[in-house]
This record gives sequence, C-alpha cells and structure tokens, in this order.
Amino acid sequence: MTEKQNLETLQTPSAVFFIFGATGDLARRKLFPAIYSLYREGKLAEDFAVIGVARRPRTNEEFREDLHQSIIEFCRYKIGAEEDWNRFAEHFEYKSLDINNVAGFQELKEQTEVIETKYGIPGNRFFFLALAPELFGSVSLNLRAGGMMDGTGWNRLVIEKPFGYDLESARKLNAEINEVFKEDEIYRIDHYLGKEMVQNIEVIRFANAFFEPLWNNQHISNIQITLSETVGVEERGGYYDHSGALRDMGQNHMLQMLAMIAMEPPSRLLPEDIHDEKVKVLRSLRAYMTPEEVDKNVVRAQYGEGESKGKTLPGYRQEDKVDPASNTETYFAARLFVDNFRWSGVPFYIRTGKRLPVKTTEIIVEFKRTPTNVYLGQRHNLEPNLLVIRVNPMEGIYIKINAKKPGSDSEIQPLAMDFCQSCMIGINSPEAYESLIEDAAQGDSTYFTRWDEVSAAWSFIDHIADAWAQNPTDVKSYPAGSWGPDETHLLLQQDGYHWWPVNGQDEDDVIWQVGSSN
Ligand SMILES: NC(=O)C1=CN([C@@H]2O[C@H](COP(=O)(O)OP(=O)(O)OC[C@H]3O[C@@H](n4cnc5c(N)ncnc54)[C@H](OP(=O)(O)O)[C@@H]3O)[C@@H](O)[C@H]2O)C=CC1
Ligand SMILES: O=C1O[C@H](COP(=O)(O)O)[C@@H](O)[C@H](O)[C@H]1O
Repeated sequence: MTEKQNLETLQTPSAVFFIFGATGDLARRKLFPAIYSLYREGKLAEDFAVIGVARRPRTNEEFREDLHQSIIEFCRYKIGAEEDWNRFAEHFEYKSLDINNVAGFQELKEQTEVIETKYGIPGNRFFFLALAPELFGSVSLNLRAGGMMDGTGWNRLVIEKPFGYDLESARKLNAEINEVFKEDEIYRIDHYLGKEMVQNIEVIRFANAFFEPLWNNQHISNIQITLSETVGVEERGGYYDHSGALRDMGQNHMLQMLAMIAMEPPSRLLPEDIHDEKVKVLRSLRAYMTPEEVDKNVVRAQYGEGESKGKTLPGYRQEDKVDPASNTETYFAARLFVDNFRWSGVPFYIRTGKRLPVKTTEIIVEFKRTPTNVYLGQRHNLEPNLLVIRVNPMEGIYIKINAKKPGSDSEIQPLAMDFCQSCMIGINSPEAYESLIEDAAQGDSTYFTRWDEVSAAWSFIDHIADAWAQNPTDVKSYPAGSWGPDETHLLLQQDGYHWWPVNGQDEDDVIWQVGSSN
C-alpha cells in the first residue's frame, strides 16, 4: 500500500515547501493558486510553511502581496475574510538568493530551521523547481552543499519540464540530479498527468467491463489525439523557438496520453506497476529511422499571418523573441504505431499546434465497423462508433452510437451518449498542479514520469528531430487560426480515415451532437 493510499482521506504531511523561481510566471499563475486551493479544501497540514526563493529582493510582506495578487487573478477560490487570509499568508516567507551561490543556501538552511521549529515541522522538505532547466543541476548540488538535505525528515524534488532537450542532455541532467536525489525522491512533472480526465483514462478502461474486451486491434481501427491551442507563443518565444512543438508537447504530454491509452492493465495500481506498463508502450513505439520514414509519417509546420474572429494574427516569425528567419515548427502531426500484440496495425494519429481555431485536448477512439451493414438495403451508411475523451478545457466522455431516429420507421441517426463533467453543477475540477503537489507531498509518484519513461520518449523523438535537422527548411506553413497544413489530412486519408471534428468545430453537418453538452 502506498503512502497515498494510507493517507487518502487525510492531509498532506507537515512539511516546508520551497518554491525556487517564486517570482516567476509559473509560480504566479499555477503554483500559488494550487497551494491556496489545497489549503481551502483542508488538504494541507496545518503545520505547513512555504519559502519562496528567487534572486530579486522582496520583503516577506512584499512577497505576501505578490501571493495575494496571484490568488485574486488565477485561483478558482475567492479570498475570504481578511483574518482568514492573514492566517494563510503568514505561513509564507521569502529568501533572496542566487542558485549558484552556496552561501545563500546556508542562510536558507538557518531560515528553514527557524520556521520548522516555529511550526513543529519534522524536517520534511519539498523542493519545487520552477526554474529554467539549466539551473536544475546547480540547485541540487547546492542544496546538498548548503546543508539543506540534512533535515530529519524526507526530501522530495519536484522538477518542471522540459527535462532535457534530447536524450543526451536529459541523461546529463538526470545524472546531475541523481548525485543528490534518489529516483524515488524525484517527481518529474508532466502537468497533463495531473488533469482529471487523463487520470480518468485508467478508470474508464480498467473499471468498466465493456471497454477492455474491445480495446485492441480486433475492434479499434485507429486512435486520434488532438491537443490544439489558440494561443501563439506569447512571452515564451525565446524558449519556444529553441524547442518547437515536437519537444514542447510531443515528447511529454502527447506520448504520456498515448501511453495511458495503450498500456496493458497493471496487475496492481501501485505507481511502479503503472510506470512499468507505460514504459513498455513507449519502448514499443515504432522508431522512424530514416528521413524518408519520418517524411511519410510526420508533418511539421509553422503558422504564418492569419486571422481569427475578425482579428488579424501575426505570423510566428513576427512574434517577440523569435528569430525572424526561424524554421521552428509550431505544429506537428504524426502517425505512430505501437508494435505489440494488442496494437499491431492500429495507427495512432497525434497532432498539436499553436494558433489553431480552438483550445481543446481530445482523445478519440474509433471502433471498427460492424462486420456487415444490415441496413444497407435501406441505404444507410453506418457511422463507426467513437469513444471520445474530452480532456481540456471541457472535461467529459461521450460515446457515439447509431440509433433509430425517434418517430421514424427506419431512419438511423448517430447520437452521442454524453457525460460532461465540467458542465455539471457542483463539480469544480481541481487544477492539475493541485493534485500533483498533493500527490508529491504524499509520496505518490503515479502521475509523474519515471526516468525510463522520459528516456524512452526522448529516444523515440530524437529520431524525428534528427531527420528534421537534416532538412531544416522543409517546414510547411499554415495560416494562424486554421487547422494546420493540408498534408495533415493526407496522413489519415492514405489509410481511409479522417480527423474527427473536435470540440464542436466544423460540425455544421454533424447531427450526432443531438442531446450533447455542446
Ligand atoms: N510558465 C509556464 O506556464 C510553464 C513553465 N514551465 C517551466 O517552468 C519553469 C519556470 O518557468 P517560468 O516561471 O515561466 O519562468 P520565469 O522566467 O517566469 O521565472 C523564472 C524564475 O527563476 C528565477 N531565477 C532565474 N535565475 C535565477 C537564479 N540564478 N537564482 C535564483 N532564481 C533565479 C527568477 O527570479 P529572479 O529573476 O528574481 O531571480 C524567476 O522567479 C521553466 O522550466 C519552464 O519551462 C513549464 C510549463 C508551463
Ligand atoms: O507544457 C506546456 O503546456 C501548455 C499547454 O497546457 P494546457 O494545460 O494549457 O493545455 C503549452 O501552452 C506550453 O507551450 C507547454 O510548454
């Protein structure tokens, strides 16, 4: 039994949470709001403390004011009475230090010991690195050199993505961190694994009798995963231009969702068993070893100028901090194969891009058609059944089935049996970072990525990136606000399939949304 299962109904253990990068964007938009939500839901131990760490000077009061603003702007809970707020905020302190300066860590140690004594915290230390990845190794080494690892409780390290730029850099980073932290102390974040509906994949598959018998190449024709964004690169052009869509979204979120969909049922629900099953999927991905194979199965593109809702949108090369001659892809689509007994021959189509028409993440499982169409005589072309998992921002699942049109003698109509989790009154899904912080504090690594998963994902992605690097200018273009280049449709048409509309887009002629939550 894991620590998480023991503590399912209890609070996180008493600990000091260190947010390295406490003046940054991630802390402001995601981490502080998540901590406040956990507090409001009574999930944080009363004896908790947070020390925000970054270089710029801040008094504790100024830091608490930043915290206040962040909660007002980004948290799903509204701040209550002033005295309640003060009771929460007084648990927060700030320490200005440069990651590269060991002396700062020694001061941090003294500050930590004072706060641990004040709250009676038994030396548990939770280090969240909301920093540029180049700093991850130095933080680990200086935590040890500054005596921060000598507490009397546990130490846990939570690391943001990207975990490396390729397999080689990821290995180097992992080796640096491993000098200080053991694998079971490291929690590598993939925030998609913190999303309710991604966690629900496992339950939908393994807690229902009717999906698993069909979950294989005998009954499923293809699987489509779409992760589309309407935003451009915003203020992250410097990072993104070096990364691109394949590394930013493909290596992590998309392959993790694919692994959850394709993995074998674990014999137990312990974190190690789930990691074991996911890594088998990632290692079974058919590698594309030549540029020709990559060209045949993967499409990359960059957005040019376009428009959405009557507004002109700039092209990628005009974005802030982006090289005006950049060839970085802001979109990719791929046809992948998981070469094992269960999935042999079933294409997994994945696509992601910035500046697409809608913000949505959906997984669509398309089932094979009935062996014969007994309604053909009545000239009915039966649609294939679909299982659709809506991950983000709408959350829910629906199943598309064929049924008799009410009131007609013989008409058949596709309809959606729809469960919309995010539409239901009273359900206010926790943000991904809430559940991830809670899990890591409780020592549950299920929804984090183990090193062998990360390395298997990189070794698959590296083949594509290497092929692209041989021909850097061969990047298609698509207008901002469109669904990507035409070539993306050919990928599926060659196999006799098409992208299913997502999130109600392009569905003017689709009647099966009848009764759905759209
Ligand atoms: N923002 C987001 O939505 C997402 C971010 N991430 C990842 O999270 C990490 C942080 O991203 P983000 O918050 O956007 O980045 P920001 O650039 O906004 O913040 C970086 C933080 O690091 C601090 N910092 C930089 N250098 C040092 C140093 N030498 N010593 C101490 N502190 C330092 C900065 O503070 P100061 O200048 O005061 O030192 C700042 O608080 C990155 O790895 C990013 O890829 C991942 C997914 C989403
Ligand atoms: O990790 C990342 O994810 C976001 C998209 O996350 P979502 O939860 O809003 O769907 C993406 O915008 C960003 O480029 C990437 O680094």
